[in-house]
Amino acid sequence: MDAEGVAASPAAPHQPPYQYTANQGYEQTEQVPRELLRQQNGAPLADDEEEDDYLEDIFDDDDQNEQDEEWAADGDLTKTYNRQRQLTDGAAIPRSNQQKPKANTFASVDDQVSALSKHATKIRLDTVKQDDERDKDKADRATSEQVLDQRTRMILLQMINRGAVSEVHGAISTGKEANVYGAVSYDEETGAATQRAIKVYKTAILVFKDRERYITGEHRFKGGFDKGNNRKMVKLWAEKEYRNLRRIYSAGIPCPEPLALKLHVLVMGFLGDKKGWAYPRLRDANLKGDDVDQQWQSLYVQLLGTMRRMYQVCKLVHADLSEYNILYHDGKLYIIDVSQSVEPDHPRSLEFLRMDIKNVGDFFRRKGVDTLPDRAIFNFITVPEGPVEEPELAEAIAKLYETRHAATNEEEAAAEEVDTEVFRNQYIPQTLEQVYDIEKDVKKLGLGEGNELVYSKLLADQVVAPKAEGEGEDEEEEDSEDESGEGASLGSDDSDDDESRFEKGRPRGRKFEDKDEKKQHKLAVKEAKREKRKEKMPKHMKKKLVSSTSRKTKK
Ligand SMILES: Nc1ncnc2c1ncn2[C@@H]1O[C@H](COP(=O)(O)OP(=O)(O)OP(=O)(O)O)[C@@H](O)[C@H]1O
Ligand SMILES: [Mg+2]
Repeated sequence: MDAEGVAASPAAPHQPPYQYTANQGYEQTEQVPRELLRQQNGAPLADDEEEDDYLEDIFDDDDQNEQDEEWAADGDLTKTYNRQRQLTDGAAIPRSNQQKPKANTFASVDDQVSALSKHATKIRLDTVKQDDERDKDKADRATSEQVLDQRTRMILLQMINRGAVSEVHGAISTGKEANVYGAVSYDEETGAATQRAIKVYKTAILVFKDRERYITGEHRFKGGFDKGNNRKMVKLWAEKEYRNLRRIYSAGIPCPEPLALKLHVLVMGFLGDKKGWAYPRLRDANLKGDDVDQQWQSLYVQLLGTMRRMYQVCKLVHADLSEYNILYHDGKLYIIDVSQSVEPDHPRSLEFLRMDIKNVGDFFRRKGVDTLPDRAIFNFITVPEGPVEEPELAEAIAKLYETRHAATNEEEAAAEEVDTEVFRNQYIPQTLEQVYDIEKDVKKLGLGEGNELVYSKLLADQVVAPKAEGEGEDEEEEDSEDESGEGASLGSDDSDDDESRFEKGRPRGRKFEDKDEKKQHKLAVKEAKREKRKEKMPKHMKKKLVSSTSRKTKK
């Protein structure tokens, strides 16, 4: 159905069943459509099970290959999203029965439901695997919260039917966004049991409220995020986690193997022992031996290597990396929980990376590790040149330790702390448009102060010696460059040295002005530049800066 059709339907002038109040979030208003009520409470209403598509999409054609192809296509999530958008655009609240199922669909759903019922006993959520060290409350919560809604139950039955898993057991973890269940898969011939983990995203409306920042700017979610439809929304999160896991797994980074995906349910490899006990989170890792300090140190180095590998090879920033989303076993760190991970071209990826670096540093410092400054790690992760494999990664980090400006006295240690603080608050330009004063930055490069630029290691080449004055360029060339599009928009029209360029916000520049204004402005700037040229920048450096940052804008 097209958007117009939806708008013209009697369902169109529907009032949202939620009202937003500052500091209180969304509150439910009186009339909530039943299908939404049901999603909210998890359990379906008993009397209208056959009424709409509550179960129908579970039986949609969901060939995994088809799904994979969809992922492989450039549009990936965008495609999925747009399709969904077409169905829901124009209606204030997407109604789950917009698309009336064809008459025989009911029969087929019924048939399939009854066919699956033979597996019902294989979902046994009574067994709760919870590590003793984890808090007891959580284990109790696991028992009470693991009641599955009917849709999820159906999906699990379907997965059993298809052999993705043989049995589903108790919750390993219950959280606000997702529950993770243990499962077992028996080999048909040998009967050997393999543990699996199943992550089930929750469809409650409030939980995903703060997730938008990961979506805005993510090209895989182009067009945003349909907050009106929880089911579709969590489906996208599960898909994103599945997809990110695939990338990370195929890069050889320790993480759960992604195995199957259906709507909001993700089956993955189990990180734990044969008895079904999950590996502890890094936070709860209990290192043993008389070289515990050394072990923490090398885990730290291992994790920095993984972060670089994730950035350079998988093109991902975890964006929620901490001791809670890393599992530990036998000297190895396993990365989990990657649904919110973003690609480097996400407008806030570097900010998320900086946050990840801070979390990791804070944790290891608490463990007594001599950590590297955030800025050094940021550069280590983002610089394109350099190793992406072990043991070279660890060697590169060892070099960072050797060459780092050793904080030998208190004063230097304090200076390093200040620098870290500055770095944490520094504005990070993500694209060419966001580099407000390129000439000033180029000048810094020329003076050997390039390392002060937060993005210095994202440049194509690192610090380049400035050419002798006037070498290899002339004024004409520089003028003509001003006429051209991209270079021009970054010209020195903002030559004032104030701190405002570090403020977040809309980039300033000529592209926001109208044509006449622009011409006038250009003349004035040219005049001013004539003066400024007395301290001319070496052009090759300017070019380098432009090309390296623009690599990130055009992709
Ligand atoms: N593949 C796995 N093998 C073993 N345990 C796992 C696996 N995946 C997740 N877990 C366990 O489940 C917990 C929660 O998983 P995860 O971090 O992916 O969920 P989450 O999105 O953080 O959920 P929430 O935020 O709702 O708590 C982990 O801390 C870990 O203990
Ligand atoms: Mg987590």
